[in-house]
Amino acid sequence: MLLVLCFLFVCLLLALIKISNKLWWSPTRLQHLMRLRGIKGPSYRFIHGSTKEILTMQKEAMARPMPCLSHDIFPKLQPHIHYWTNLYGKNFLQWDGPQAQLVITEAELIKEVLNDRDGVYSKGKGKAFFKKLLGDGLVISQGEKWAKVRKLANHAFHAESLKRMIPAMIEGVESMLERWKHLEGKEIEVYEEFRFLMSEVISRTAFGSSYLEGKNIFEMLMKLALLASRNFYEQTFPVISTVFKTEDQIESERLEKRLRESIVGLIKKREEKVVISGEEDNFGSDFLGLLVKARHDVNENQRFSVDDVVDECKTFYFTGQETTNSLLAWTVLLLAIHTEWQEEARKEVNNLLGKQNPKPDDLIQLKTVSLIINESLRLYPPVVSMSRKVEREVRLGELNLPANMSLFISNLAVHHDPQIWGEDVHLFKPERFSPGVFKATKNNIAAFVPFGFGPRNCVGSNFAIMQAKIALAMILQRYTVTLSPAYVHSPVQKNPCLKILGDGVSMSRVGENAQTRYSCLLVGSLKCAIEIVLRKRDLLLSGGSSASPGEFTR
Ligand code: HEM
Repeated sequence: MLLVLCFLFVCLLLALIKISNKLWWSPTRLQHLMRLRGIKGPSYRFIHGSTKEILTMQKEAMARPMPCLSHDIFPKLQPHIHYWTNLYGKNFLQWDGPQAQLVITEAELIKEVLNDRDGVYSKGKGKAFFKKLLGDGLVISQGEKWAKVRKLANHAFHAESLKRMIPAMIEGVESMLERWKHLEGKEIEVYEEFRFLMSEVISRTAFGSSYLEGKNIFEMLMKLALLASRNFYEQTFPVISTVFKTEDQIESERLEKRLRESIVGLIKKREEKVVISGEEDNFGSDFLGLLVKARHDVNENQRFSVDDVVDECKTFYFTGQETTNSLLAWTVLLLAIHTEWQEEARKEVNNLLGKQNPKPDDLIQLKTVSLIINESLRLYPPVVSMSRKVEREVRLGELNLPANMSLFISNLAVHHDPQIWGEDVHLFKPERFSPGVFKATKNNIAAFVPFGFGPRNCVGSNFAIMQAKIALAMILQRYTVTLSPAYVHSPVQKNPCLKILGDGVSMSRVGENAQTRYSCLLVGSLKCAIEIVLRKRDLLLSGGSSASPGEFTR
């Protein structure tokens, strides 16, 4: 009996030592070491690290009204980074619970990290909720699995494949504009309109199915995204969280299961079609077709499992939609504010296209529209941060980093850095991207990284830009965009997609996927042009974030 008691006592003691080491000794030792190496930051707090301070600062920043229509959104969206970089320098150490996290806002170091090809900086494991959202898909996967999926994605988004997607993109915009005709004089939510548009376009281009078929999948993904966003800073303890599940955990597991069933249904349909038609190997030329084909690859190493296909479907639905509608929504808002640029863009579109829809070769000639899109991506990047994990001890610039440290890259900070862009950094000036004027990225390519950089850059960037150009051109041909007097400018980083990309999503963690939200009002028709008035709404940024329509008030 005594022996058993002694044994239990020793076990308890060992467990206590392990826990205090993880939650106290290790973080404080590391903090001391990093300070000796010149990396400062907020002091570690037991269990919570910096998360409480971050949440408090975010809450306060949200409650503070923004100067009227100001594009200075960095202090609003990442107030802790804004504050701590001023206090501790461009790179500093913060704590994600007991996990040390180096925040990097220096373009030179960002380039070095994102350009890694030796596996020193990995995507890390990703938070449990994000795993549910994206599985082990392209955004999160590593090593051979990533290489296999990336090869397929590169093929799917190759220039020639993209050209084939243009009719579906145009069709999507046409049906949106058709809907707008009936909304004349009524208020519409622009963000919702673009979300609907992207759902439809991705369904058609990547999955060949109609929006209605994919609607269920989108809705479930959005609900999961919201749960991920809500729980982003929650600390979980593996054993405890498998026994005691929160309501959000239970709900996210249920959603994950239903999502899988829906996507497996789509896969089965394709496979059955091939059996019925007898056309061996012809699973379709869209992204889903390529994935299902990869499920039957003769080379075992290249073969996809059902779960691989499910994860990639979720990844592309999610990463493609939230980000591109965020880009479209912010760009339309910027055009509504800066009407001189709206006129310039319209002139270019009308000169080039007249009343015709854009053709593949037209898109490259939309130079003013390109400048506007770039400036929109700089000021309101749909993904505001990215994350990595240090796999082994490494020297980054002048800094020596230990293994297992996580890295938080704020591209938002770089895009709003006056040392890079000049004192007019917060002004909307698309001309800064004109060839000859554009100096920022000549000094450092990582000064402008809305789509990331290096081997893990955005595989869908050309898709997004193409879709944005088509939608903007077709809107400008028909409508004048003006800002509603009721509009309230309040960008919010709410969407976990951004944490996912941004953090591992991008949706690496595009965290709360910062999405833009506002509504717009179609008021009256001016011959062929209808005035669109953007009405009051909170404008959500995605840096990975999104909000529910319930958050909008009139
Ligand atoms: C304006 C639109 C978009 C923006 C701003 C954006 C941004 C980003 C960023 C910053 C990354 C890098 C994340 C990191 O390094 O951790 C990324 C990766 C990724 N994006 Fe996008 N994205 C956009 C559109 C799209 C679209 C349309 C798709 C697909 C249909 C897509 C699919 C992906 C995927 C799969 C990755 C992960 C690539 C990898 O790790 O190999 N994105 N995106």
